[in-house]
Amino acid sequence: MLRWITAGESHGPALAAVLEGMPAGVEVTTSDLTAQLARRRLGFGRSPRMGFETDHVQFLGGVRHGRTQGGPIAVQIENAEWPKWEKVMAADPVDEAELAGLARNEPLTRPRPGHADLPGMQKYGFDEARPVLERASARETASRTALGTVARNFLRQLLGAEVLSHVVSIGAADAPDGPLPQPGDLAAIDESPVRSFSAAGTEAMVAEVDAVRKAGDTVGGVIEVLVYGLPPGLGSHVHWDRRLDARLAGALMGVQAMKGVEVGDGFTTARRWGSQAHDEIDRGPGPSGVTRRSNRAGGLEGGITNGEPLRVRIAMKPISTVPKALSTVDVQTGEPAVAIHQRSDVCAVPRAGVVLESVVALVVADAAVEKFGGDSLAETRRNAQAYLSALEERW
Ligand SMILES: Cc1cc2nc3c(=O)[nH]c(=O)nc-3n(C[C@H](O)[C@H](O)[C@H](O)COP(=O)(O)O)c2cc1C
Ligand SMILES: C=C(O[C@@H]1CC(C(=O)O)=C[C@@H](OP(=O)(O)O)[C@H]1O)C(=O)O
Repeated sequence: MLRWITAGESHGPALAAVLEGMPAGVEVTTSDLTAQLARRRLGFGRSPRMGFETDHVQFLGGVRHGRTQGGPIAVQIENAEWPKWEKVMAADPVDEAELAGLARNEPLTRPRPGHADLPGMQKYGFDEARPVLERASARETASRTALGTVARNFLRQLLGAEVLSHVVSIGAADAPDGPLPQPGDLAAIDESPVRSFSAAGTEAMVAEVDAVRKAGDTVGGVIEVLVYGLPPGLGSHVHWDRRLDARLAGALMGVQAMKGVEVGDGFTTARRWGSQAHDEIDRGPGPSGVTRRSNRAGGLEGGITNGEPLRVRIAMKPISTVPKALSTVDVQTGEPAVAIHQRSDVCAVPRAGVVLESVVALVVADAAVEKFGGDSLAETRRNAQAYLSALEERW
């Protein structure tokens, strides 16, 4: 079983994250993590922080000379702005006089509709939103991106599997329907300012973000994550919490601002008749000697991978720090007020795709460890190969 846990505040000294259960022998380097973290900073509509944040990352344990050791993998990602926040975010008590007059320490009493500010204050008994937003912030997704890189390398080295994503819509701007991107297309997707695989989609989405920015507003969108190269048999139909579709949906909804997850054709399938909804089976190439005439199911049947590409779509809501003032109540005075505004993304859909890839990599890697077992990559690979050979022989 793989487990992952993250800690740290958006403006604290650093983020910390631990991945437990990864077999030994997986090749991974600091520069692999750095590269994924750099992808997460890109994208039209990103926040000013992404322009200067360096995401300086370091392994604190679990990796030696470029290979996992079988123990928990711990990473730390520094906050480039820590000196500016040192007093406001100090772990130990700070003299009140030192805090007085610091603009960054102004109490945030005008909660933003859509952010965690108000329910977080109510639940934890805070008078202002700082302690809530520090942890609710999607800064945390840098941690999951770093850990997801280890999972991504594991899947590639075990199965030759590749995880990628592309943006299919931002606000009302859709990429026109077209062929699915393949693993080799990821570099081209990353070059699009909105991480769209389609030139027409890129143009429309850039225009949408521009219009939104000029209007002092924010916007969300839809991202599709794909995994190529998975064998049939990851996940299970036998119990609700072993279904891979359920595990993916839970983990993806666990990413800040994600409000819907669709497996395969999802909601469109609900409008189709059965004969048009399912993927007919044929003899043909494939790990078990069968193939599908379509992939509307998104590579999952009964919560189990079926050998077709895994395909999930995720809906991200608009950023809740809206420059155009939204109405709220000042919790200090009880009076109507406008919500706090601070530097923020206008549209984080393109860079969220990198986070979602990482989360999918973690969940699928967990299912692969569960299916094949093994304490070292070599052992896990032997087990996977034996399973695949048995599938071939049977069919
Ligand atoms: C990559 C990414 C970047 C984000 N950037 C911002 C941001 O700059 N400002 C903001 O208010 N919310 C941003 N969010 C969304 C908030 O973190 C999120 O809405 C908040 O934690 C409340 O959680 P909920 O939307 O899931 O209810 C971002 C989310 C992601 C995934
Ligand atoms: C810091 C990141 O994203 C942040 C997510 C975020 C939020 O409210 O979720 C608010 C902003 O934080 P800050 O106020 O520090 O600029 C974004 O920049 C990041 O992705 O690394």
